[in-house]
Amino acid sequence: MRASQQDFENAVNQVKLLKKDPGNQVKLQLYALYKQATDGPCNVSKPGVFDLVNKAKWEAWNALGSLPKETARQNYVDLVSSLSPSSEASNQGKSGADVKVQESKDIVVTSEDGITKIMFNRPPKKNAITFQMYQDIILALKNASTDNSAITVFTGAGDYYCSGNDLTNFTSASGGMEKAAEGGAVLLREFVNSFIDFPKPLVAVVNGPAVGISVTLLGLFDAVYASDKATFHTPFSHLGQSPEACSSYTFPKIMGSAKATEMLLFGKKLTAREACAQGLVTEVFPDSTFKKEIWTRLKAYAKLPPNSMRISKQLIRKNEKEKLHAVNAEECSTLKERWLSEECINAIMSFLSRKSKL
Ligand SMILES: CCCCCCCCCCC/C=C/C(=O)SCCNC(=O)CCNC(=O)[C@H](O)C(C)(C)COP(=O)(O)OP(=O)(O)OC[C@H]1O[C@@H](n2cnc3c(N)ncnc32)[C@H](O)[C@@H]1OP(=O)(O)O
Repeated sequence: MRASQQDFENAVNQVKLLKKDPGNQVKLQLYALYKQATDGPCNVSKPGVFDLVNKAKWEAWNALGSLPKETARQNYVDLVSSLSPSSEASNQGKSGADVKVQESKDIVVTSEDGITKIMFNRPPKKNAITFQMYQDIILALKNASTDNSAITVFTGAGDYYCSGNDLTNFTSASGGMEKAAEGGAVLLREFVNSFIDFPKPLVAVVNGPAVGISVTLLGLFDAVYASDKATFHTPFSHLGQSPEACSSYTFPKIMGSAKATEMLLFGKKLTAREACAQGLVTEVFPDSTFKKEIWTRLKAYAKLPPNSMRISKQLIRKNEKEKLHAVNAEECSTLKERWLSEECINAIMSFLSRKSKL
């Protein structure tokens, strides 16, 4: 039986009464179907790259193409009925079996054995982080914070952990440089906030070289395990930039200001063993046994009582949260200025024209 206009209106009201947040993907789908059912195919222009929320909504609506209004109405009603209290209850009981929990090309999210794994998956570009990947990671962390896993793990596919910010982000942003820098700072702040506020144990499995923001973020992780093939490099001065991800605060705290200066100002690259000696890395493993040893260990950790781990992490983080947010805000506003500087623009152009490499 086709859904009537009354069924549709009832479903719209039912959504407002849902007890449990259905998650961003479902909310986007509901938005898209609602717009398609009421206004027809997407007829507005695409929001700018930095207008994250409206861009995601536009993309969801636009993806429905020329789906007829009646079909959209029916699909909306079906989707809402699948979110009714009875199905909400049955979803809560789901175990964390091996499932892919987020569809996205360059960030793969899976959940297994109480561990949510977020993997940089762009080996041909050494896992450099694009605008889309920043957004996918924000979403992945939001989902992982409420899923039924005990710990969340970041790792990289291929030979690199991650080569940091994709330097073509500087040329792909739409609008003028100032607008792009403003948007970049907003995105970066939200991205780093999602690490500062992440409530469960956050672990990095550093399988290979790490560069830039993938290194600075480690100061916000609870444990960092590295292969002896990993290196840690923050070439900010070479790029005419400045530190981010709270590293201007966490690095001096972790390793003392003299060692932090060598990394953050002079761009000294550390081996895994050096990074371990300086407290940035928890433990180093021979590459030949790294994966086997680390996943066995993490599976055992994931069996520990999750609430206890969460509460302990929050006790450790609580006293610093405000400070970390303030540092993040200041670093982003400094970077916004740096991105417009001649030093930075020259360095990026030099990399992109293949005149320089780290
Ligand atoms: C105004 C706009 C604002 C933008 C806002 C952005 C939002 C937040 C920004 C947060 C701040 C973050 C800062 C950082 O992360 S700084 C660190 C940036 N990373 C780098 O500088 C690394 C650059 N890459 C290299 O030096 C080398 O590629 C590397 C040493 C990593 C590997 O060298 P190798 O010789 O082994 O391999 P290739 O160079 O041949 O690399 C293979 C291909 O991958 C591409 N690649 C690698 N890294 C990057 C990168 N970071 N960005 C873009 N592309 C990258 C490389 O170009 C090769 O591509 P091709 O095969 O097509 O040539």
